[in-house]
Amino acid sequence: MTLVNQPEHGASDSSAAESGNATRSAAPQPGGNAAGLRAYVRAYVALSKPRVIELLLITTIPVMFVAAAGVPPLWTAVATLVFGTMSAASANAINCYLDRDIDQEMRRTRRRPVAMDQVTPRGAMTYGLVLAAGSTAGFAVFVNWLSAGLSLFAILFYIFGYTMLLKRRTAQNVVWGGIAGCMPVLIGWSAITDRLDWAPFVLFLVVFFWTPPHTWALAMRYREDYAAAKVPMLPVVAGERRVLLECVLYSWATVAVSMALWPVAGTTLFYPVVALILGGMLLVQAHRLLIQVRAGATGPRLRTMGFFHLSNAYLALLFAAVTIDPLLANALG
Ligand code: HEM
Ligand SMILES: CC(C)=CCC/C(C)=C/CC/C(C)=C/COP(=O)(O)OP(=O)(O)O
Repeated sequence: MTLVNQPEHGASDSSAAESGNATRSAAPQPGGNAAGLRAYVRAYVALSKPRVIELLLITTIPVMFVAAAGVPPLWTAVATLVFGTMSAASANAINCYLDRDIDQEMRRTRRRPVAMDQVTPRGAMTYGLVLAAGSTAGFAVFVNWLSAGLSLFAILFYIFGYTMLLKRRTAQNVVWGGIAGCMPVLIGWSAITDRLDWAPFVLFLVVFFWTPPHTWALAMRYREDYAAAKVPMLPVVAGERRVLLECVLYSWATVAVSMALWPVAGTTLFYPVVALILGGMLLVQAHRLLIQVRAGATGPRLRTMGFFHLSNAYLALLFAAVTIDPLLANALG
């Protein structure tokens, strides 16, 4: 069974391959020379979309601290991160298999391992299925059945709900497809407590409302690509004013829900103060873009990629505050 095609050029860098800057890799069949093996591994790392997994894990770790009201049990935390990484990598690999046709049509994705023939479709699917089975079994055996079920649901929802059903059919694709990306929060909580409570659902809703502005800011930058690939992202089917107005509304919802964690989880004042500051920065930038577009700015003059990166930083720092708060509470007694 061929998993990797004989390539023509030098080894690719995993982050470059993921970001679309790679050249064809020199990945021979497994068991080839060391350089070829390295390129082979890099191709599969790129297939996993590691930069995306980073922030998915960053939203998983804090809820384990809140659930444990301090430092979570090390073994459970490590097992959750390992199997959570496998779970997200599985979803991303199968997404690359299913999207290999449109990935070839978009500048941003056309040099992804499957789109570039570095990894065969069968290799990507096999990799994804093995990781899906391994992560589900790993959660079940080493953590608990609830986290195993939630992890499997996240994979299945992202593959069937978002990638196969919603992505190519509706401009609401990322609104509802985003549910998959909210699941790491519930997985982290259930890994520690073996149950679900209101606190993780508050953070689930933070990620839910955060996702549309995150993806639409990027989609505004790559609007022509999505149009060429016939993916009806909102910036393809609606004007910039409508998109940025929705980004502002979803950002307000994100900030409002983020404040609910304070009473629901009984945090210290540290968390709401940080959430308010971060939320203010996110809203100022969202409103600034809306004001610019209403003043006639359009296309590259709109710094939507700046908002995209700010949205990632917002989520990472907000969840860092979620992690620190219970440690502060314990330290302050
Ligand atoms: C349906 C939901 C989502 C969609 C459609 C989406 C869309 C995207 C897209 C298209 C990219 C660019 C990928 C690339 O070019 O390699 C991206 C990057 C990224 N996404 Fe999302 N995303 C979603 C949810 C999430 C969630 C829930 C998180 C984390 C909690 C997240 C974190 C990231 C990160 C960290 C990156 C990489 C940013 C970078 O390269 O600097 N995404 N997202
Ligand atoms: C725990 C677990 C299984 C989580 C699954 C959720 C998950 C992998 C979310 C990733 C979100 C994401 C990058 C979506 C982009 O898909 P896309 O196809 O629109 O992006 P693309 O155009 O860059 O391929």
